Amino acid sequence: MATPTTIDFSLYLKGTDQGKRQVAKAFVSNLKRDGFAKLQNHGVPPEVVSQIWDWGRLFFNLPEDKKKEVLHVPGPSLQRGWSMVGSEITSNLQSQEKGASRDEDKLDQKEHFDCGPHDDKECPNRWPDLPGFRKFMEQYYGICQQKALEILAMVELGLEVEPDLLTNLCRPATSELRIVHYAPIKPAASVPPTYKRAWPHSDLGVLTLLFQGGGVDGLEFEDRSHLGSYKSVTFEHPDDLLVNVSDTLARWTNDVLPAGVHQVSLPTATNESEIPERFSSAFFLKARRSVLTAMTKKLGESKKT
Ligand SMILES: O=C(O)CCC(=O)C(=O)O
Ligand SMILES: [Fe+2]
Repeated sequence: MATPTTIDFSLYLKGTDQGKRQVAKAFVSNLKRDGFAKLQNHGVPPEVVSQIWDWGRLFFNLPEDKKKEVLHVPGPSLQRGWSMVGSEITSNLQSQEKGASRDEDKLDQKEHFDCGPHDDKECPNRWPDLPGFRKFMEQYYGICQQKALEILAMVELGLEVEPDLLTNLCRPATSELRIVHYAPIKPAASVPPTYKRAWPHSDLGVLTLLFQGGGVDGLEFEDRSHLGSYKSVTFEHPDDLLVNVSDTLARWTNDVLPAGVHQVSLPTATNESEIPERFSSAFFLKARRSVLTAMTKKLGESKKT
């Protein structure tokens, strides 16, 4: 059985009021259990999904000095442009939460490109010299923002809170869009058994929408009934959309919806000579910058002591 559970989003989009409610309840109950659920028939056109990987390949294959022209320097400012391997130490997010010390050895093996809304004056985007890339990313960002709000509206229905309670906190858009690349590794045998492409973490933001490129798996989510153990994310269709609860939504709901902890291990189908490269695309739906990420009164009261 594919994990986490897959839900047909078209049944929600086209459903009667009762049909919508049923799908929303099922979606929310999966988020409550796993922090994750997958959506098929989500309405992001397949040609858009396949173009992500074409553009990702073009960008990450640029010579390093070209990528450095849009280098994001690690620090407190929002991520814009290219982050090289080792820039984001996700293991620190977990260790800080659990009160453990930083572990500088646990570097994520990913490079990524990040952008925010096209009109962000506070933190402007940085575009490489790659004709067509900006246009595609701005269009893709718009599609993801709209899709993420539709999904959040389904969460509102599944939680039985008033419509727009949460979606209104995410307007106007301040979300972040990322394409991730993990380089191939040769020889495969050189990799130590403890190696991870990305260390366990939950995401910042409200919800994360994730596509996986080219069928190269490795993404795993924490089994909440056996904390510390992980299950593979398996996709029935290459374009299925993985959704996870991120830190802000967990906080707003007082952990009724728990943030989905995940990591990226090596892919299962690894031959002796090479571990294939991996691409993914993550859209981090964010709350408007002026919104407090404390519990929302309606939701925080509803559960969990
Ligand atoms: O590559 C993946 O599938 C996951 C990426 C991820 O978790 C992140 O960038 O936050
Ligand atoms: Fe993540």
